[in-house]
Amino acid sequence: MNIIAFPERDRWAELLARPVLEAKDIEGKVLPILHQVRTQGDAGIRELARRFDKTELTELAFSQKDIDDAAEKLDENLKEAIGQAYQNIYKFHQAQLQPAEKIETMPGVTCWRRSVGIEKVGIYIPGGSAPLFSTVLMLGIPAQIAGCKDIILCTPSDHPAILYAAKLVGVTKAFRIGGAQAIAALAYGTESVPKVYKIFGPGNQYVTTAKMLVSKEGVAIDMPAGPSEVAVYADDTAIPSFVAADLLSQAEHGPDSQVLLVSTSKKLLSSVNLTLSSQLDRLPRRDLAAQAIANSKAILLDSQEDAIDLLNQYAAEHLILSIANAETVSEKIINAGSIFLGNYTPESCGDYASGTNHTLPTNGYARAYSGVSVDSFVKKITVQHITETGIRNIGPTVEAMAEAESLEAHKKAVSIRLKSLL
Ligand SMILES: NC(=O)c1ccc[n+]([C@@H]2O[C@H](COP(=O)([O-])OP(=O)(O)OC[C@H]3O[C@@H](n4cnc5c(N)ncnc54)[C@H](O)[C@@H]3O)[C@@H](O)[C@H]2O)c1
Ligand SMILES: N[C@H](CO)Cc1c[nH]c[nH+]1
Ligand SMILES: [Zn+2]
Repeated sequence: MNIIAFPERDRWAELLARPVLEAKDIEGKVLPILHQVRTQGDAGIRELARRFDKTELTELAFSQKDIDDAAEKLDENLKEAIGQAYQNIYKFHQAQLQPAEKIETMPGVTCWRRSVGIEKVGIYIPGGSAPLFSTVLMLGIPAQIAGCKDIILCTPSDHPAILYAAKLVGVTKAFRIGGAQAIAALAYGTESVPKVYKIFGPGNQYVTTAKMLVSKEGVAIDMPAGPSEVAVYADDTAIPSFVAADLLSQAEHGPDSQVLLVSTSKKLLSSVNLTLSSQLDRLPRRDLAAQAIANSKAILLDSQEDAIDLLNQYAAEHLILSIANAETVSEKIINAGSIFLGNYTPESCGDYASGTNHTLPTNGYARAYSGVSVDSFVKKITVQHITETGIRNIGPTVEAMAEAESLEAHKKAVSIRLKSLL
């Protein structure tokens, strides 16, 4: 990795820019795909699958038999691992459910919020360069806990682990559709694919751009979750071979992934660089990881304060703190999707099985967005009940405010009740 030593603060923004593979007119490429699905439905999807996935789709939907037979195609060890991941993710997400608490704001005036699962949700499972069946758990489990009625899955992959996980999380219908055309199908609906109210899931630039575009047309989306990224902040207590392994774990997602290494120790950066090249050479996805590494940077800084400022400016999807006092330092991080503390907490554990969600905001969106959680799959409906005592208590306040806003009918809706109680 290219080591950049002590960059001036005014260079940070340029240094931290994410790589963009096909920035040139990505919207111009995605818009016709959305239009084709909207106007041609299933036939449009079939033509796009031929063009972009080199696949002839007779049936768009996986059959119940495809789903039921998936278990037989997986070895026991993998099914056990998926079962363990399911339990951990379920446990962590179930704890996010908050019971509705009734709050009496003044005597006789009670307000509360009720969580209701979004009825129809779409989950996109990436499958272009790797069948990410772990994403089925990350999206399906919170949807299941939230009580979503229809969970519609789209993926370009027919890997049995995707279908096996789909059954575990209670997916209602699964379709072999990938890319922007899958997002369009979920947003507009087709003869086969039901239209949903909210679309979830990570994906490549076509998928992420499609989500952003359909979100302007009345369908909600979780967040922009694009190419995976990790930042590692390491000091001399870190183990260079572990740090290199963590950087490569996200680099292997694809050439548009970015990994960033930050340290105040030149010795650490050089040691990581040494072990990185030898680990890289042994990876099956060497070419993909090598391209991501070429886009990535190792930054040498003067102080911990600079490191924290730079990491907060970068707002990494994943941030690994391989430093002394990692938990204390983590409290100063205000922008990150998910934080991993210490030498024995690789990001891979969060990607698969520790319990946290791996669908996280990339590209700096961690400044304003959180990762997926049960909350993402529910709406909160507020409810209130005012008694006769309550209206006597709150009525004059509302009358005064309505009158000051010149909204006589608002005032009257209260006055009429107050008079009835005289
Ligand atoms: N942020 C997160 O939480 C998170 C989680 C998991 C994965 N990811 C990211 O998801 C991404 C997965 O990408 P992927 O490509 O492997 O799978 P993908 O399923 O997102 O995309 C594959 C689809 O892209 C479409 N496509 C390919 N080339 C095209 C072209 N030239 N024009 C239009 N459409 C085209 C095809 O229809 C194909 O089915 C990776 O970048 C990975 O880093 C992110
Ligand atoms: N690192 C990805 C999230 O950015 C998630 C993932 C799935 N499989 C492996 N990794
Ligand atoms: Zn990953």
